[in-house]
Amino acid sequence: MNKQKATLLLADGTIFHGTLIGKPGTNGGEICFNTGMTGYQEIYTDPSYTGQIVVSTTSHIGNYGVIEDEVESDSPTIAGIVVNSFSEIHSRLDASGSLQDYLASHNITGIADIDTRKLVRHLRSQGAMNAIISSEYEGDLAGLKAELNMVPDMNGLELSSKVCTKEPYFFGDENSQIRVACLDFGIKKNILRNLADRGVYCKVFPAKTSIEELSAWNPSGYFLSNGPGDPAVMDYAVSTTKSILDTGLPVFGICLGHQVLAEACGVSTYKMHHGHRGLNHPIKNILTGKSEITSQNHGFVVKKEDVENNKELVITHVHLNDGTIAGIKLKNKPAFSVQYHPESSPGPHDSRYLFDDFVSLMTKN
Ligand SMILES: NC(=O)CC[C@H](N)C(=O)O
Repeated sequence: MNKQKATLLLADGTIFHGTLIGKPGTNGGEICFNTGMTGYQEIYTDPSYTGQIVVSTTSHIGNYGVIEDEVESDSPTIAGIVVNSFSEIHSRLDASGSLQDYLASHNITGIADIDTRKLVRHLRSQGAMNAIISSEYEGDLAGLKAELNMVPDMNGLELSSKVCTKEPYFFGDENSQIRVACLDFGIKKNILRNLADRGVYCKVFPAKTSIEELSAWNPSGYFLSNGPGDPAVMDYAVSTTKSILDTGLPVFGICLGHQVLAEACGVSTYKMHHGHRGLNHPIKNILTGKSEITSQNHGFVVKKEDVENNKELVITHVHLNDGTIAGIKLKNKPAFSVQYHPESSPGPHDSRYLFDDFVSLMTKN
């Protein structure tokens, strides 16, 4: 492994010096942190992190290598990674390779030997901001700053149409009676696995597919996927979702899909101070009174007052750390959504019942 130096520069001028990992180069994005202790490969391949530099608070990264199939998309689209201790060697019987080779072959630049505890405390107090990782600007701070200034702001950024599938594709058993049209805003594979495991045949459509094309497939229900970017600028998705709701068929939304469903009902979204990213976020299901430990990854959230004042919507789940809205459903339509990740991968399986709920809405229909 190379021992080249690398620099991490934050938009507020804070600098960290470390060691290059992955591919040599320069790359910027919004810096965010995930507190999960495991699952780095699933996190790095989650398309919702497109345009973001992911800091892991767990200190050992790379130690169990990578496995070809344990991915949430075909290729990582993250803007970089920041870790404390990067393992050059991996021990796991069925690993198909090292994380170093995986990152390098997918053009991901990262930085290791960073005091991630200090960095995360800084981000937690200062909030989300852009940053840049580089192995090329050693001693040229002005040059690096100029590169950082070119990184777009996550606020107002539309990314789903860039990461979604270009052509529709199928997932699951084609003989199944339950057919779900999935609107791909940056869908994680484990959502499709969870649907297929419950006997659902999925057709995954590009983010900008029209309602005519979606409904022509004659689905039993619609799924609105997770994905990167700012939901407030996804007018096309909000308008398609309004038409989807008009069909009266069951609808399930996860994360970005939840935000889009809320917007289709007139609720606005806003950017959080530093977001929720980790595997142990506590959620309360208001309808059952039970709590769930959940996997989360979001930087935007729906506005609480808008949901409370909305006559069409019921709050179904709340985040127990900060009281933000974590789930909603429509009063008069079989449509619901959650801000977190019932498919997890990585993370606990407490919320998998939501997929069962979606399937029973469709079988009832
Ligand atoms: N995982 C997601 O779907 C993320 C949704 C959205 N991009 C956010 O950050 O809030």
